Amino acid sequence: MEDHNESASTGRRVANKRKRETPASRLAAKSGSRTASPSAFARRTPPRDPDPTQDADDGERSPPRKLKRPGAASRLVAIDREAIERERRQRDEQARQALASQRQSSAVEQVAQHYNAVPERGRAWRDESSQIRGLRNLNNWIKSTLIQKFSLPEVPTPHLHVLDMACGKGGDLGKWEKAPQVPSMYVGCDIADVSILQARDRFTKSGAQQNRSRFARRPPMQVEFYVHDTFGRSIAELSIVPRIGFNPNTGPGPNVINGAPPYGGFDVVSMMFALHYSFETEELARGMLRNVSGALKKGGRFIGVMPDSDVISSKMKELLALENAGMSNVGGSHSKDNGTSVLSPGGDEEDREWDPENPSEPAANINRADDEDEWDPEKPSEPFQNLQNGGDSDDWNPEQPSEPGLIVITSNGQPGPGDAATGTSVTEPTELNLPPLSWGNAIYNISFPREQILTKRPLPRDGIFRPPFGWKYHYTLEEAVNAPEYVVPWEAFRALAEDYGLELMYRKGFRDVFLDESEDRELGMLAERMKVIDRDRSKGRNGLLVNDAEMEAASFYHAFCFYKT
Ligand SMILES: C[S@@+](CC[C@H](N)C(=O)[O-])C[C@H]1O[C@@H](n2cnc3c(N)ncnc32)[C@H](O)[C@@H]1O
Repeated sequence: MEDHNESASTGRRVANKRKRETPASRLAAKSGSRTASPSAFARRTPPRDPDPTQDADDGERSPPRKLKRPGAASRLVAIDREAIERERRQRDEQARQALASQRQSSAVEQVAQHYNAVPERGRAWRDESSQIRGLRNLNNWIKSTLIQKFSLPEVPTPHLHVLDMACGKGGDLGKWEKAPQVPSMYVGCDIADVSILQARDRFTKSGAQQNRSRFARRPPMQVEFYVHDTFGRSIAELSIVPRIGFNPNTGPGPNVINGAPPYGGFDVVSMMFALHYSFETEELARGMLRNVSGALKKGGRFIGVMPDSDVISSKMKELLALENAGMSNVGGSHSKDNGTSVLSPGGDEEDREWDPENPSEPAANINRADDEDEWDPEKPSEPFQNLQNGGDSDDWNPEQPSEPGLIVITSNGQPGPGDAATGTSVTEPTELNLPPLSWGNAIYNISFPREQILTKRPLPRDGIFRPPFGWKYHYTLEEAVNAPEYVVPWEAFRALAEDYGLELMYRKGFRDVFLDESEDRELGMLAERMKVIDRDRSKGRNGLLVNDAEMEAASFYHAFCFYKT
């Protein structure tokens, strides 16, 4: 931005110079008059570029140059200089863009590498040896529930087309084979190439395919897999997509149709446990939505599960408030032995016995009222500028450590009110020195760096993530995930999705999905088959086979369904 302004003013300087150079001004320059234009003219002359071979000190020691009356030669020098400056700015801009895309692609690669490295251990291991099998079963049942509830089109179609935009190792293939209408075409994409190979392998060997006799009366499901970055690149690049139908012009903008593909299109787009990777930047989030919306038929459904920003906001507010009240979580710890421990400021462990009979337990009543997100999806900001400048009013100003609630330390490292009396600036924000803000239990952990490295923003005390992109945290889940993720501020996401013709039909936290949907006869029986609930409901807590630590980890997520208008 600064460069740009500088550029504009440099241009103006040269133009003014030409216009004002009159005989009178030349005369005045000769006479050395202070009021006439020449001295003003001299002031307008751009400062000389420092000699790169001299350091600043040398420059200061040199005697000041005598200003000469500018002639044609110096005008040419000024023009040359402007051209050089323009080139320099172009080079800087190219370097900035290269750095930005490098950073973006390295983050994408990091995610791909992580998932590539997660071993495919097979069903037997998952059923018998996994430490989080209750959670795995619950997650799988919730994904099946979305497929069962939302994949059947309102207008019957002989050929159901499904696009999975982050299919991983193909864990949902079996769920689609049991959908109310088996897709005639399932297209699975993922950025992780090893995962795609494993998915292909899984499908080839799958019981679903081998035992097709079980589904003998059902038409076979055709499956295609692609290694593809479905946030950073258009899915129109995949050979199958234009054949099924795609609208590349969906989304906001003056000349843009907010519509479905001109022909065909997908009936369902699925994105399970993956959308949060797209909220690294606005560009990626919009790229993801362009793909979702461009692929969907009118009336098509966009289903998925992802971390719930309301859970993150309320936990962050709670922890920062406690910290502010003097209960620093420096030295906090959480036990790996106790399945229900929560890392809290001061290292206190809260026991969270979740009672399926009592959904009004505090953590179940997630505050969903943080709708004050002022980010406007109508005004797409320039990629990266938005992030790097941190929006406008949200910018953390290192010159103002007196922001309400910010802890300060004195120069001797002791907590104190600052040194206004002496007028010396000895205060520093200690927030940056604190360990990451984290919570979790024996099986999962969420950890927010104090200062968001990329965006230079402090963690929001009001729990509102604004602007909504680039809020990075580290997520670990025993046996499964250990990777950076990004907050998806719900209201901003919903507003952005609307811009792409996607209207919300369903949104529920995982606890509530379980409580509400397991009441349904079919889905309740499915929960039994998928070992979420024991057939014998008198066992344990109403037969629930998900322990407290697992239920707490699951509550970090919510499920959604949008339909394409
Ligand atoms: C937690 S896994 C979920 C996999 C699968 N949907 C499931 O539910 O088992 C997240 C997946 O998102 C994929 N992913 C992340 N960023 C992606 C991108 N830009 N394009 C495509 N896939 C991506 C990862 O490679 C990974 O397989």
